[in-house]
Amino acid sequence: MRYQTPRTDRTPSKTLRGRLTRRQMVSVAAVRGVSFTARSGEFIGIIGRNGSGKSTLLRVLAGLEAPTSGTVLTSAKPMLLGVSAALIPDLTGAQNITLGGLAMGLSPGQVEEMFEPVVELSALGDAIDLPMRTYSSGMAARLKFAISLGADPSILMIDEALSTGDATFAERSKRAMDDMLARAGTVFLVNHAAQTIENMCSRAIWMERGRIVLDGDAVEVARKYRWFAHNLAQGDEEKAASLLHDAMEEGAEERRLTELQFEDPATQDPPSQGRRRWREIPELEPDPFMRVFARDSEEKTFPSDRAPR
Ligand SMILES: Nc1ncnc2c1ncn2[C@@H]1O[C@H](COP(=O)(O)OP(=O)(O)OP(=O)(O)O)[C@@H](O)[C@H]1O
Repeated sequence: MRYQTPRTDRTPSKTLRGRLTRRQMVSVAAVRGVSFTARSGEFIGIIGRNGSGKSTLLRVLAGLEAPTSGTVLTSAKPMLLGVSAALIPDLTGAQNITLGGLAMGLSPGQVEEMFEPVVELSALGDAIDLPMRTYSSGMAARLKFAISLGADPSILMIDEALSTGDATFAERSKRAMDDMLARAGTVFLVNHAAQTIENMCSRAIWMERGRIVLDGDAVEVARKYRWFAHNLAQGDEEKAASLLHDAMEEGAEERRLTELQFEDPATQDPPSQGRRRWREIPELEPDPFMRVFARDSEEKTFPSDRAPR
């Protein structure tokens, strides 16, 4: 994903006019070379430093921005938690639930059905009948989160919203998302706190400068990212750079191994000895296992069959 953005030149110029007119368009590669498959039931955390491309990736996945190149294929319309655009500060929380539901494309009947569960999940109590402009950022985030889940999306994307909720809300939201995952949904969560990713997600993607560094088990990836971020925060840039380098190499190797499983034979390099061995497997008949099971069940005699009657 590339953005074209104006940039001013700060090199000294004699006149103000000269400084103002010395603007040029630059291209920012926000996300590049990113490729992965998300499966149903996965809770995927996206971590990385500021500006590493996390939010851009979510926006592209959600279809809010068209990628400059590449394709996003989804089995359902992803819902990016951020119905805020549709919510109105002067309306009460309750009125905004209706508005948000309709903005997400639900019918009036569906909005009515989701109303009580959303009020309950938001846990706003009496504040649900107060104008939203009186809410703290955490309260507003809770309402937005509850409205998004109320629409029962099969792909939900959350950009930081959970970090503003308190501990009780974190617990409730975790339960609500677990329910969603149990119904074969997929959740993406962008969060700076590697610990949150570690606690909540099953898989984590670590991004740096628009690229994927590591993609794998949430605990493993989040811990590696934390160690990298810790060294960076301590000012040990050399160590952080070498950790990043190691992680990138590990990630590249993982991707190479995954590609070996899926790659198109027509576009492959000549096979090495090891890989050729896999190619030499003859074409199997359809459903060979079914035949084995069928034979088994024909021949099988159970002890009770042999027992005298
Ligand atoms: N609309 C835009 N126009 C130009 N550049 C942009 C735009 N949006 C994002 N960028 C750039 O793309 C890069 C990735 O930004 P993005 O917001 O995706 O990062 P992020 O990882 O979500 O950051 P943060 O953790 O700070 O939220 C940054 O260099 C940013 O400056």
